[in-house]
Amino acid sequence: MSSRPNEPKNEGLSRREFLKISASVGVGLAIGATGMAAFEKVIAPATTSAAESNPLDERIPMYGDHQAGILTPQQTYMYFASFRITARNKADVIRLFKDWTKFSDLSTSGGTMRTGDNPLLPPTDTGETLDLPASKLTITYGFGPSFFSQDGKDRFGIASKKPLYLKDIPRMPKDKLDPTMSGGDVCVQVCAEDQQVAFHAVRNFIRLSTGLASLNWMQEGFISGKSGHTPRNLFGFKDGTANQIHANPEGYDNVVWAGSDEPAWMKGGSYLGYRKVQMHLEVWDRSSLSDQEATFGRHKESGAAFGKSGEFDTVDPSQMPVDAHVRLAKQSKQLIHRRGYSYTDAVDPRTGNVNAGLLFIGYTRNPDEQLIPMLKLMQSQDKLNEYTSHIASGMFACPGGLREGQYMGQSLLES
Ligand SMILES: C=CC1=C(C)c2cc3[nH]c(cc4nc(cc5[nH]c(cc1n2)c(C)c5CCC(=O)O)C(CCC(=O)O)=C4C)c(C)c3C=C
Ligand SMILES: [Fe+2]
Repeated sequence: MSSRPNEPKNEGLSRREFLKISASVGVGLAIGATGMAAFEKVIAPATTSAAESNPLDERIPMYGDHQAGILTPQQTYMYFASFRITARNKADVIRLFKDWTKFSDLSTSGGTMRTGDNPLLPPTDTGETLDLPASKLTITYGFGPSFFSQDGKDRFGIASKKPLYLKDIPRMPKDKLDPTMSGGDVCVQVCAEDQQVAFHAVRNFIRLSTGLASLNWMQEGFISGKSGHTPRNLFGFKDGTANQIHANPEGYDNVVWAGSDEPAWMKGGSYLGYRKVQMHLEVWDRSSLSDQEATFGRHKESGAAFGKSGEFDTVDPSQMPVDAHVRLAKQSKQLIHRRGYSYTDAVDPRTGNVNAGLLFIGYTRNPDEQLIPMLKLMQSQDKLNEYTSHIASGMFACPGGLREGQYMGQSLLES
């Protein structure tokens, strides 16, 4: 199995190429049962000349052994959405996933649906990306435990295909979870270098789901930093450094990709563990630099582990306080492929504090071994708990990648 991330492409895209793409994915659906005109044609976005080459023109291929958006270097913006499937039968679920696939194929290629010729009908595409390039858009999806069975009922005849470790993350002692922002049947992680491109994708997923699924909740996140450098979280620390430990094909097989004992549709897939962690900025900002550094066991400016000088120097946990976040992660002897994003929400009118924090997203091959024991250890001992609260949670199984012509979820729904 190739474990290489889907590489970005940045060739210019002509209108003719778009029409070829639309033919290859069977674009041409007219009016869906929802009454929505869908994928008639596509319109190429404005392209730049080689002299004006722009990283926003880069496309991340949607097809491959693995879904894009897992090993893909993190884009600046993310939307993370959870859907409840309201369709009653498998045929309708398949229809939804086929529509989502066609849309994903077009939008990750930098195209849009035709806006529509009939002024008496709503335009087919919402239009806000008409002049925008692909912007490294990736759309990664996963299935929650309730997609397979709910209240003991095998909803779509796929309960026996549930992956080995898929279940809600068990409740942790310090959890303050909001059920309206947790879990769901299907999750979609949309990332792009342009926020409007990312939002356009989520918005059209919502639109295409009319009558078949409804949006449970949605979160938006961002990261910032020079390309190729580890971004800093809202506590000002480099966050994501340790991903480098497993950044090779063997590491990805050991840490990220599901094992061969899983149902066939999980080949090349992974488990996505999600935690919305509020970071109490006002408490943190009053703590000393040495307390802040002791919380992680790393230095703030350089990102180096205690006792070391470079960000990527090998960690020596014995140099860190026993309750340091990184020491506890090391104590669990597990690795997780993290792809977190910062978030900022509304101001709490009672305190005047901003609700801000981290949308923790961690990919693992076996959350029972990797994520859950680490979470338990951290919840009981982590100094970081003085400054954070876990307020939402979710676990989803992300299938392997698609071949051209396949639709999202096909290997599960037709196996
Ligand atoms: C159980 C999983 C984890 C949660 C939840 C989590 C929350 C969380 N983390 C930070 C900031 C940092 N985390 C760092 C390292 C790190 N964190 C986890 C796991 C969870 N973090 C792991 C597995 C690791 C790597 C440990 C290692 O092997 O070295 C770091 C250090 C730099 C880095 O490697 O990224 C920071 C900083 C916050 C702020 C947070 C919740 C708000
Ligand atoms: Fe962490």
